[in-house]
Amino acid sequence: MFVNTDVKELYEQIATISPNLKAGILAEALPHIRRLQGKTIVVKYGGNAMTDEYLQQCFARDVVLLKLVGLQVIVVHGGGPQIENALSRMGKKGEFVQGMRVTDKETMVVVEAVLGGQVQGQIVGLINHAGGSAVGLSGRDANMIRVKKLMLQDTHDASVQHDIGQVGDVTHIDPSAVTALLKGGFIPVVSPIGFDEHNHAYNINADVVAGELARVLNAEKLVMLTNIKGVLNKDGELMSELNNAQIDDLIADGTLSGGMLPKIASALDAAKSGVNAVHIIDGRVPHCMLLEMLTDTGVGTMITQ
Ligand SMILES: Nc1ncnc2c1ncn2[C@@H]1O[C@H](COP(=O)(O)OP(=O)(O)O)[C@@H](O)[C@H]1O
Ligand SMILES: CC(=O)N[C@@H](CCC(=O)OP(=O)(O)O)C(=O)O
Repeated sequence: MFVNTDVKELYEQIATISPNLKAGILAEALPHIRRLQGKTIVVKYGGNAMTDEYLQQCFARDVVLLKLVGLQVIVVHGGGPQIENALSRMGKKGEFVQGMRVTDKETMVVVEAVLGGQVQGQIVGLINHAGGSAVGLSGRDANMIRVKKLMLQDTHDASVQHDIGQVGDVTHIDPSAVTALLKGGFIPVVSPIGFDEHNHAYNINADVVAGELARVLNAEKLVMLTNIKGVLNKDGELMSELNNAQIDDLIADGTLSGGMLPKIASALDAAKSGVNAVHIIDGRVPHCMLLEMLTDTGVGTMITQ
């Protein structure tokens, strides 16, 4: 499998493939396109997967291609490392509990500016430059994502709860803005920001928003792009498939930690609520989404209930 350092090599190799072989590879996509045409696909684009400029362009081209062959693509983006950079310029360092950022008032201002401004704008621009028609929105738009303040239950002692500030626990998603955009032929790009009954903004983990959106939209697929091959076991080996019981074991023995915790929990919730296929894939692989959706090659980890 190629990672970003091998992009040049990848294209050198493509240039040497015979035209017949290229046509054969394209033809392999037909049954996948037929199966997925018209279906709703939620793509979680993790902040760690968007740090390389060339890979960003591959991502944007994949999104546009999938849209053009008839898939209803929605992008939910993260931006953890980008928020971290902005905080460090202010002399602040992020703190996380169970993969969730502790978000004080000052941090929330940064989160809203980085996610809803910088990162969303960049992704919308990339997709549109690649020939798509993307529209950015956050949970505030059309009252899409309602939250209450999240209180995190301690992993060892259920009676202890952690207050991690302005982090939202999703209570309701109204997908009508997203579905209206899809009907109009647009590609919605969603920032993970919600608001509560007092109109206060909250930071939400992007994996959680992607999972919830996939659930309410009855999506066919949820694909999460990250910066690792997939879920790894204790020996560092890729687990190509994972179910509920295995996930419980991996959490209990500490194999899953940090950002993988909300990712797995959201992936499992989505699988349990009827999303047919939930995949965690390596966003460092050029055109990983085409590989996952339009070829016979299985990549990353598939989560089943
Ligand atoms: N068992 C595991 N398998 C794979 N990754 C893991 C595991 N446990 C923890 N992680 C960490 O989770 C990270 C992915 O989550 P995160 O940093 O939040 O990425 P993203 O920005 O894509 O949401 C990986 O880079 C890895 O460091
Ligand atoms: C509450 C919480 O943790 N929010 C995340 C939102 C961004 C995110 O999820 O970004 P990635 O997908 O790149 O990790 C944060 O502040 O980092």
